[in-house]
Amino acid sequence: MKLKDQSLFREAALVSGEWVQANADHHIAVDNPATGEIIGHVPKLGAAETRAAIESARIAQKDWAARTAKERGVVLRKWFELMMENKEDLGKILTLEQGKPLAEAMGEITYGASFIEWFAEEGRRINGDIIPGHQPDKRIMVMKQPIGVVAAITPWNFPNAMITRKAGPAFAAGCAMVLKPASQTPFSAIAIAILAERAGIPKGLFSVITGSAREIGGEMTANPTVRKLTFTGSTEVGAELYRQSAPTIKKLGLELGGNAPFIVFDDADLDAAVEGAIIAKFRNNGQTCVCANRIYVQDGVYDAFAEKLAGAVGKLVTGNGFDEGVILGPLIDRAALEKVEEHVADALGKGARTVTGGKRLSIGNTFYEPTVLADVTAEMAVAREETFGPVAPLFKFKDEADVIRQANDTEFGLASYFYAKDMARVFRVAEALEYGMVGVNTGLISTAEAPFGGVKLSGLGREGSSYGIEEFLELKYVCLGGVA
Ligand SMILES: NC(=O)C1=CN([C@@H]2O[C@H](COP(=O)(O)OP(=O)(O)OC[C@H]3O[C@@H](n4cnc5c(N)ncnc54)[C@H](OP(=O)(O)O)[C@@H]3O)[C@@H](O)[C@H]2O)C=CC1
Ligand SMILES: O=C(O)[C@H](O)CS(=O)(=O)O
Repeated sequence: MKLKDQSLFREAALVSGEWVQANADHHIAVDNPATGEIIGHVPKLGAAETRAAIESARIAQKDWAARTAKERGVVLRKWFELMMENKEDLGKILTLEQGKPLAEAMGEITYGASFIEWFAEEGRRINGDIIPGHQPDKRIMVMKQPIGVVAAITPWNFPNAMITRKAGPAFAAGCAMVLKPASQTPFSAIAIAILAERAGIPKGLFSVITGSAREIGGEMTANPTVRKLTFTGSTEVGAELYRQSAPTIKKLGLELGGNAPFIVFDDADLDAAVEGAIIAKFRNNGQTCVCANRIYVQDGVYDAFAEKLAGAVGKLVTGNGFDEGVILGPLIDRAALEKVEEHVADALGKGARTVTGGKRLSIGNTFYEPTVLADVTAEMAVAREETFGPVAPLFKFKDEADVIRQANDTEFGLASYFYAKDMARVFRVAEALEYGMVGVNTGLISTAEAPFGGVKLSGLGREGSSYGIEEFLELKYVCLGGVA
């Protein structure tokens, strides 16, 4: 792959400020999901390297926290600028290892960099409180201090933005970070670590450890120096990390699975709803935790919406992310494709019908047609499990009470969406949906300015917005006596 700056593609991990190269007998191969070809190798590291990185982070964090918020902000701003200057190279690396079309990958770089831009400034707004004393000579102070060493574990579906959404607030707050990126997409993490060094992030403050998830995660969760673990990925792994972190009582940030409802009421603007459904369902080829996993359409507009949606879906071109005009790339691997096939077969076997798509594509081992299924019911797997692929299942509903019941009938609670015009209905439905996030007349809600996160099995805490930096701070109450 041709880059303007070839040094951004590095087959090495960053441990305690030193680059550890991959070697032939102890490495992990990384492939291009579109072609299956091996694009490079990263070192297969484990507990020992993680322990060393945590110790270096502990040391480096003291000086970093002693800098002013503005001094930290200047370094973060430089990091943001370097990401944007190298957007094309970072996008190419991302498409090569994750598969999303280059334009979408470059969009992720801009989205990811926006968290560094946002938190470069937020560090200067970490204010405390002075509270009137409870006795004449007492004064009560509340100060906020960085939590210290943070461990982060991130997924393959947004190999840039899921890292910066954690690193931005962590570094702005004065913390250090030891990161384990997904083994399928490590090169995006390595590239932004190279830029972090160039921006002036001090040695040892930021490590990127590639290798055995269980070993690295085991050290991160057991090591008492790690005071916060922030994880984005599946609910199953999130729950395991929660269990592993209990003995050392760490602060946790968990951004987990979803099962988003997308509701179209009969007073919706159908063309706008179709546009929103395309974004909410097919962004990243359906491989996002906030994707519309269930599409509920009111009886009166069901057939019209299904026809419009199928028409729009039929125009989506699937292929290699580097090819001109491609809108949907491959799924991340063969297992992901097989899960999509299982969900479609289960639905069809239980009475659903295919409106468009419904088959794997012969252009490679991980490509599936963008698909719309109709007559879908709650008994089907797509109603209860996250498909994580390009399948839009259409459910019918009678009225508001019916669809609220159906939409809330899941143990997940991350994102939800609905299209309606009546303002009273907008308030009633937004308040009734049991989710951390609600998109009203829009299918795209993710932005650095807003608090991203879920409830129930979708996780703990929020990322982004002014709320996002609180996750990396500890409150300290100081009681001043003798102030006579
Ligand atoms: N709420 C959100 O914002 C998001 C949620 N998700 C959810 O994650 C799932 C898909 O993403 P996926 O990456 O497959 O999720 P996984 O949970 O399998 O992996 C996420 C990360 O966790 C690591 N990991 C896996 N097992 C362990 C372990 N035992 N100890 C420590 N680390 C571990 C993985 O490492 P390795 O790669 O080496 O296996 C990877 O870095 C979906 O359910 C999706 O909804 C995904 C993205 C965002
Ligand atoms: O990993 C994900 O799915 C992201 O959290 C979704 S988003 O923030 O890029 O919308």
